Amino acid sequence: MTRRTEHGLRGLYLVTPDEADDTRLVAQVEAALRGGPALLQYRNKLLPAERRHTQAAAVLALCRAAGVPLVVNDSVDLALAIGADGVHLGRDDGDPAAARARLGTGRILGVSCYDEWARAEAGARAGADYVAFGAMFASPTKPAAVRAPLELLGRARRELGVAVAAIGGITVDNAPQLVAAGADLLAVISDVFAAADPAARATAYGQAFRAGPVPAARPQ
Ligand SMILES: Cc1ncc(COP(=O)(O)OP(=O)(O)O)c(N)n1
Ligand SMILES: Cc1nc(C(=O)O)sc1CCOP(=O)(O)O
Ligand SMILES: [Mg+2]
Repeated sequence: MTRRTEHGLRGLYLVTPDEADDTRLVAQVEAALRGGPALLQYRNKLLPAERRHTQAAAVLALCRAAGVPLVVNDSVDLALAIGADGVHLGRDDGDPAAARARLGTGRILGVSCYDEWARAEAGARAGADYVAFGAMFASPTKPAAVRAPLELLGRARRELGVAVAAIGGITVDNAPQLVAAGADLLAVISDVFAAADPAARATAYGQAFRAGPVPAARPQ
């Protein structure tokens, strides 16, 4: 299997909260970007498409200024319309292979796998750059999310030629065990965006990656 490593997908993966106020969203993202994430996802499950377009374009400008790639949740159309760097798709968000065909090879494609190994294999085959497992812990954002076993992270790292993301209830305190188990990306909403100082909180995740094991050789 060809390994897709060109995006350097390792580190904190910030995911935006459901914020309806554009000014507040910009301030929150601007602050969190100062913490040096590897990647940022624009996600809003409440606003209509037109408002999401406006917010995503504003977040893209911030990401460009910070040199951080932007992934758009759920919608290839929106990602392409604003010129984002990629898209994240879950089970209700369309076919990953069709998304890859539309995105071309240069953009990032991420796929939700929940606690399902078969989804990760299929996602990697369809051309995903990363597969995401979760929820790893109880999530304040998605309290009803299925819980994924830690072991999936290591198995994906050993057997798939793509980056491995973990999501759901991640905090600075539990981050090191996820990195040790095999996560390349830690996708976080609440722990950073609900923090009193989002920049400091985001910065603190760097330690989990510095302390983690040197990435093992993976299949090419
Ligand atoms: C990195 C990452 N992993 C998982 C998800 C969840 O995607 P999905 O299951 O489609 O749920 P929604 O986010 O659309 O509510 C994600 N967004 N990002
Ligand atoms: C968007 C999302 N997807 C999940 C999954 O398990 O697939 S958990 C989740 C929410 C993550 O937010 P928080 O960092 O606040 O727990
Ligand atoms: Mg989705």
